Amino acid sequence: MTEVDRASAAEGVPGAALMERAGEAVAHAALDYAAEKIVVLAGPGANGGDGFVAARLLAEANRAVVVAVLGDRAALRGDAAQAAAGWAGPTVRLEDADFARVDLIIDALFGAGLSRPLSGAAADAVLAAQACGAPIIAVDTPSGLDGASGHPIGDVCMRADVTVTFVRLKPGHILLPGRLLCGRIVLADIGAPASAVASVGARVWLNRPAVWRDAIPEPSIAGHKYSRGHVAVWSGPELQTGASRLSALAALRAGAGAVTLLGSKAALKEHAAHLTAIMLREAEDGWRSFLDQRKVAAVVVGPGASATPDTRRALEEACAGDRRVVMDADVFSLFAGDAEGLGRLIGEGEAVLTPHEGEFKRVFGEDADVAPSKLERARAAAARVGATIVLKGPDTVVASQDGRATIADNAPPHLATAGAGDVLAGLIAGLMAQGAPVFEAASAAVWLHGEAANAIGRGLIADDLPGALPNVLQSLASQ
Ligand SMILES: NC(=O)C1=CN([C@@H]2O[C@H](COP(=O)(O)OP(=O)(O)OC[C@H]3O[C@@H](n4cnc5c(N)ncnc54)[C@H](O)[C@@H]3O)[C@@H](O)[C@H]2O)[C@@H](O)CC1
Ligand SMILES: Nc1ncnc2c1ncn2[C@@H]1O[C@H](COP(=O)(O)OP(=O)(O)O)[C@@H](O)[C@H]1O
Ligand SMILES: [K+]
Repeated sequence: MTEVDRASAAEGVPGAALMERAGEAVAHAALDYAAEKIVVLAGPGANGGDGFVAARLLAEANRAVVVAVLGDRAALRGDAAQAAAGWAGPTVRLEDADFARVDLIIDALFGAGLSRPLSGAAADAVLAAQACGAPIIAVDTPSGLDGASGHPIGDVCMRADVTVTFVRLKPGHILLPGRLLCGRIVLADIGAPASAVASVGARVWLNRPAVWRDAIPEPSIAGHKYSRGHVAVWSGPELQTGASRLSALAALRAGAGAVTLLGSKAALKEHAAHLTAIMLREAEDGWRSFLDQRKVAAVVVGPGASATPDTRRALEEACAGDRRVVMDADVFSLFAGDAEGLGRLIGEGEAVLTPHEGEFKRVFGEDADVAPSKLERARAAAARVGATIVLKGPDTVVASQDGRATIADNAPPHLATAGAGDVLAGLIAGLMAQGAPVFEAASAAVWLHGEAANAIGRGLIADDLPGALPNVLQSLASQ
């Protein structure tokens, strides 16, 4: 955002103009509340400046506004000093802020410039604001939240009802727990020129169809089933076949022209009792020749597979040809603590890894847990193994080894159900087999998976997900 600020100024939109519009957006959100008495908490930087602008506009709209300032008002610099100069109403020290009978609080303490944990008067004010029960509108980010990681920077952090942010969402608005601390998010256009925004070359996007839809191929009228892509799924052993079956069904629903499950005869008999459109093939002497001869474009290995030598061999065979490979579940047990080994196996091939947090730690180590954010952990892991990483959860991150990433916010909590991850692995393979580039295929699959869960609603079980895809795909096509 600092770069956007600079580029905007170079294009003739000065910081003061951006700040005026930012304050306007905050005041606009505040006017949604029937609030008479409003306290604006103003910090020492531009976030506080936005607060002073909002205070002026709200006073002009006949609200009773008090600005409570952290530190010395005379110490404000630049645009913030100018904004403060435009405020002629009541001002108190932050320590003296009175939260009794206040109807609304505007948190303009810290935004993008937060550099250390809240302490002293700032921390006390956040706790008192929180305790008084009035609704809270945060300017840019709830104070105390790191907008890059989505984690509070210390022990004290505001929890807002509404967060008004500017120009673009920041990762911390979408990643947890940040999303929960922001409340409803309002993204305001404050007049930064599109070229100024584009000039910073952001490589992280909220996961929406606009990011990937042009990369997902439409079936050709002149095509046939094999030109739509053939997916192979490595079956789990007897009495562990459900997970791979879910992957196979999802791959077919995603639009792969053909899907084959490969496994032992006993396992295939179980599949045969459930499946019709999906082909079954006994993997007697490995499956390399089948993959080569039948031009399999994408392979899923891991769901229900067990961490056995057979699964390792299947994975090696999958990686040996010019195929795209989705690795899930038990692959991460096979490579526990051995990210380098996994990276060597992937080599120059195209692979997608779909770990949840536990599996991620298993492969990439415990220290991958905290530092520095889910987004950066996924990006670092992607670069380390040379693959696309889908780090799952309520804020699934898809990270490519080239640094691009998407963050999803559309999955409902009831998607956290056994087998949902197996469906996702198959969806990714189904899209990749049709020729979608790996990063876009993985991002699209994550979004479609979330939308399918939304379409089903409560009571969802993983078996329902493949069947919900046609409606989701159809409405995407007609958007
Ligand atoms: N394009 C832009 O960049 C725009 C930015 N705007 C606002 O500018 C904000 C960023 O402004 P700044 O960079 O001035 O940063 P902030 O206003 O977030 O805070 C910076 C100041 O706080 C101090 N500080 C940091 N952590 C502290 C702590 N824990 N305790 C006490 N002091 C602490 C810093 O030393 C610095 O003086 C954004 O969040 C947004 O609200 C808007 O005015 C609109 C345009
Ligand atoms: N709280 C949550 N809200 C939304 N989606 C979630 C949540 N927790 C997990 N998920 C999603 O549910 C799926 C679970 O996958 P996974 O953990 O691999 O389970 P399984 O191995 O049983 O299939 C993933 O797509 C994940 O992103
Ligand atoms: K703030």
